[in-house]
Amino acid sequence: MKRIEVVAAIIHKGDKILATQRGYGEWKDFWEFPGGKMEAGETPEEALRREIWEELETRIVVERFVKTIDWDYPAFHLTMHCYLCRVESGCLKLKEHEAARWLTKDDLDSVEWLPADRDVVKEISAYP
Ligand SMILES: Nc1nc2c([nH]c(=O)n2[C@@H]2O[C@H](COP(=O)(O)OP(=O)(O)OP(=O)(O)O)[C@@H](O)[C@H]2O)c(=O)[nH]1
Repeated sequence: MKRIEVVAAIIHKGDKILATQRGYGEWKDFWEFPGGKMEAGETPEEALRREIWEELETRIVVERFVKTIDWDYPAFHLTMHCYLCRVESGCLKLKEHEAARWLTKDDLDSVEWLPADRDVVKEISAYP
C-alpha cells in the first residue's frame, strides 16, 4: 500500500486550538490540523514551518512533539506526526482551506474531524 508521511500543527492560543476545514479533494469539508506531506531532507519542524507558511502565511514556533498517528485510509497508509505549536507572526490567511475555527476543549467535538485525527482530538480534550 502507498504510504505518506505528514506533519500536523496543533496550534494553540490561550485555551483554544486551531481547526481548519479542507477545501478540496476526497475529504473536502472535513476538519484537520493544518500541515501536509514532508519533503525529502526536511526535518518535521522544517516541514511544519513550510506548510504553515504555504497554507496560512503564518510563522509558527514548534513547541513540542505530541504524538504520531498511523491510519489506514482505503488508498494509502498515513503516518502523521503531530506537534504543539503557537503563532510567531502572521494572521492565518486561508490560502487553501475553506474555513478555520479556534475551538476550546469543550468545542472540539463540534466539527467533523478526519478519521485519522479523532484519537488525538480525544486526547487533547482530556488534557487538564
Ligand atoms: N494536514 C493534515 N492532513 C491530514 C490530517 N489528517 C489526515 O488524515 N490527513 C491526511 O493527510 C494527507 C495530508 O497531506 P496534504 O495536506 O499534503 O494532502 P493533499 O491531499 O492536500 O495533497 P497535495 O497537497 O499533494 O494535493 C491528506 O491525505 C489528508 O487527508 C490532518 O490533521 N492534517
